[in-house]
Amino acid sequence: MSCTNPTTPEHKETETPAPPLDSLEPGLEELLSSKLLNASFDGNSQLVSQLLKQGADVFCGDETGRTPLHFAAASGDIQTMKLILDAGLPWNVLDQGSYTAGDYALQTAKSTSAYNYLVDFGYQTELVFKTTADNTNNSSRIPISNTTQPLPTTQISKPSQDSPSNSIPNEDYLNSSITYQGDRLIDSLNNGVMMEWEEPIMEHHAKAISHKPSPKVLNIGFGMGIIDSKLQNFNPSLHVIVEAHPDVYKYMLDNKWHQKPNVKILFGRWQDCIQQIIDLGPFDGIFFDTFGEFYADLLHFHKVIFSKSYHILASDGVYSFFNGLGGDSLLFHDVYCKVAKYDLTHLNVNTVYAPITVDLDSINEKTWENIRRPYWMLQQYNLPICTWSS
Ligand SMILES: C[S@@+](CC[C@H](N)C(=O)[O-])C[C@H]1O[C@@H](n2cnc3c(N)ncnc32)[C@H](O)[C@@H]1O
Repeated sequence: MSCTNPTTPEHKETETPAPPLDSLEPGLEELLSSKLLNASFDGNSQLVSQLLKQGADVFCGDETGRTPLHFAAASGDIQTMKLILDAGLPWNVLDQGSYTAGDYALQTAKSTSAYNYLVDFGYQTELVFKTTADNTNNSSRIPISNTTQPLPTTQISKPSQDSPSNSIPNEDYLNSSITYQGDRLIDSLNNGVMMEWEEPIMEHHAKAISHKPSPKVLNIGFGMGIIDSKLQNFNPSLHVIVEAHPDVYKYMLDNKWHQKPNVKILFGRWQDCIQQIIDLGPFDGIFFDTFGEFYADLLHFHKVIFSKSYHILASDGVYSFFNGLGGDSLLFHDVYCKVAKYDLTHLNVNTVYAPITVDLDSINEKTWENIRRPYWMLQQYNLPICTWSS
């Protein structure tokens, strides 16, 4: 079988179709690369193994940035994928259309097992990576909030928009101006801080944490106040809102949130309000949805609220967080859902992801008009429901 173009995943469009591989420049290295890409697309693990031994560069790619892993995933052959991954090509490599190998496994090979293999490989790799980072005292730089997605460890074809240098450090965001514009709250760089399409998701989150009558609830991050309005419908006996941005705080006061029943606003970063949170707790329900923070911050928050000595979440309490982890790539999202669950398990927390179907019409092109980049493109939202393990 000759290596023409594997079908591009259908849900995105590539601007230029990939040129055929035989247009590569002649020369030994190019020849080996071309053979490797072809053998990968054929799912010919024997030949792939041979070529790698002969010195074929596993980091090679075609003109559209498709690597041997993309081609192997398009073949659906797990053994071929394994050889390529073991040779050092990262699981999260993107082509120029920002497709992962997972996209090719699902859309071209239509192979769930090949896709799941990638998810498991990515998960194992991230755990090792995290352990190494923890041991060397580096905090994890996986972004968690709306503008961002997981950080690819290697980028072959184009620079990632998600590299830490392009992500928003929380402090910079908190010092910049934001604007309420109808159905959206945007920052000074036109990132969507919060958008109305999330309303149904927020409704589910509010319901999940308001699991008993007149609950005591804590919400971190007010944004457009969507979840807080939903929480008010459950007649909370105490409704604490932590918000750090001065413009959002002003908006809250302008809209008389401080006068709503049983609402208490803590103005400041949640990191600086921990003692007040402890004093007001324990809470029956807690929700977390900030902006410009990283997975390390989310994990920090989890360590605080699930600390037995702080007793912030009641023993029968329910915690949830906005699960935007890798929200524009199914593979990244699935891997980071597993990583988050793993970390929560180690804090003695049981996590279930409730699947919520996102109305794709609500996240069409128009939704993202004038927004720097879409931060959610998936049909299934995995709503975390976290409770203490017995
Ligand atoms: C995505 S919005 C929250 C949207 C909200 N869930 C809603 O339903 O409208 C994130 C909010 O978190 C706030 N925020 C960001 N960093 C914070 C921090 N460290 N502590 C408290 N609030 C923070 C932002 O200013 C913003 O208002």
